[in-house]
Amino acid sequence: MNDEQDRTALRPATRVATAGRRKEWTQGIVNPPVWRASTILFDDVAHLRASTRRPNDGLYYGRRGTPTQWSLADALTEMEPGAEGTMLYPSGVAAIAGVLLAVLEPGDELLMVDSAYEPSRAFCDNVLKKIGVTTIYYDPAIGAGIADLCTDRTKAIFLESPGSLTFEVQDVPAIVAVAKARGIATIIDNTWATPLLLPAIGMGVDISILACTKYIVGHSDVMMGSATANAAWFDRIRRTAHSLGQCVSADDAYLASRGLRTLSVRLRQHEESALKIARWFEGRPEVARVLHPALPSCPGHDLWRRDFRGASGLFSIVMQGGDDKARSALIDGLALFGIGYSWGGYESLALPVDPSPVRSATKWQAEGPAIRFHIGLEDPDDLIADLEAGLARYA
Ligand SMILES: Cc1ncc(COP(=O)(O)O)c(CNNC(=O)CNC(=O)c2ccccc2[N+](=O)[O-])c1O
Repeated sequence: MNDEQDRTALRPATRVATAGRRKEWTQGIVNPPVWRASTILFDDVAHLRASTRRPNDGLYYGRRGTPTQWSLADALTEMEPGAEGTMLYPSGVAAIAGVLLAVLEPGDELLMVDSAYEPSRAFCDNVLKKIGVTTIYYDPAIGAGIADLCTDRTKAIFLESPGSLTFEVQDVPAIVAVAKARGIATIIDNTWATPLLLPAIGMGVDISILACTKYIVGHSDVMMGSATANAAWFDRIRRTAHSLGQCVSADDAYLASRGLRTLSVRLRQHEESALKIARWFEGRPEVARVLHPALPSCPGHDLWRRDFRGASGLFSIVMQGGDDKARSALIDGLALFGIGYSWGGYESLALPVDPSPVRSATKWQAEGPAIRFHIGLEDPDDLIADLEAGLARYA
């Protein structure tokens, strides 16, 4: 395989299958080996000193990685055309925290989307506040109107599109344009779409965060996060990650690389099955609303059609009346849906969610309780039969 070819013209599925497999790291085998290390031995003192002067170039110390981690980081960078580099973290929340600590300083203001993942909000309220960073939450539908919230202290705008529990799609290009005109950094949590469905850096976002725990790993057996940044921000992200001692094990990096290779085909199946089930829910009288970006009824659907290359397998429904007891009866009796946190693996999941306590800038009103579904790789007709029985229990 010719390492030298120009890879920028390759399509996303080809990049995902081939990226990060440099011969210097694989030595000719298909997958980079698992290089486990803490101590790295040098030939002599001169070699040690030369490596210490250039710790980002080659083997140095376990915390700085080995070809196993470098291969994964290289592949994740390639997934975001226009990106400079990627840092790896032990979880998605660690990646979010590491990026925010890299970008923000005391006295700064952060604009954080109100539909963000709850632990992202918790970091702002519990940690950033303590170091003198002010977080202002904004309506996910704000678009270019975010300009009215920007002040001379605004340092960064954090996006998550679609939102974690309620799936509003944001106008990423409009917010990026406002930010760039003011020298404000943009950060996106791109876990739901991955760069395959939303090429965030190519759209002008400065830093793209993934909870690799989800679709990148794809098998519910590794916790990992990543932050991919453009040339303006990567060095700062890398320096802060090193200062925080952030690293991942070679074994987890290997499993994440292994997951990455099938991401394209898995996402297509998640999209197809989830859309079939979301449309089925739309026809059910027990369901008031289906919050799936690919459905015209979902807030921001037109933006999804304009900016996204598809949809993944996570969406929510709002029940028509009923209560938590009825919701639990629906969920508890499901045979093919696990009940658990996380998502993005091959298995289907159902999670009772209550968005209202996790909002501050916008009011969440609903006709009844909400359930977030992750649609896995099972046959969608089996899943629908299971859900049909579940709806019959919703009394
Ligand atoms: C969009 C997004 N971004 C980052 C992360 C964190 O990834 P990590 O789990 O690897 O740290 C995630 C993790 N997702 N996990 C879940 O959605 C499951 N629920 C939770 O983790 C959870 C935990 C405590 C409180 C609230 C929630 N929640 O989902 O809202 C994410 O969905």
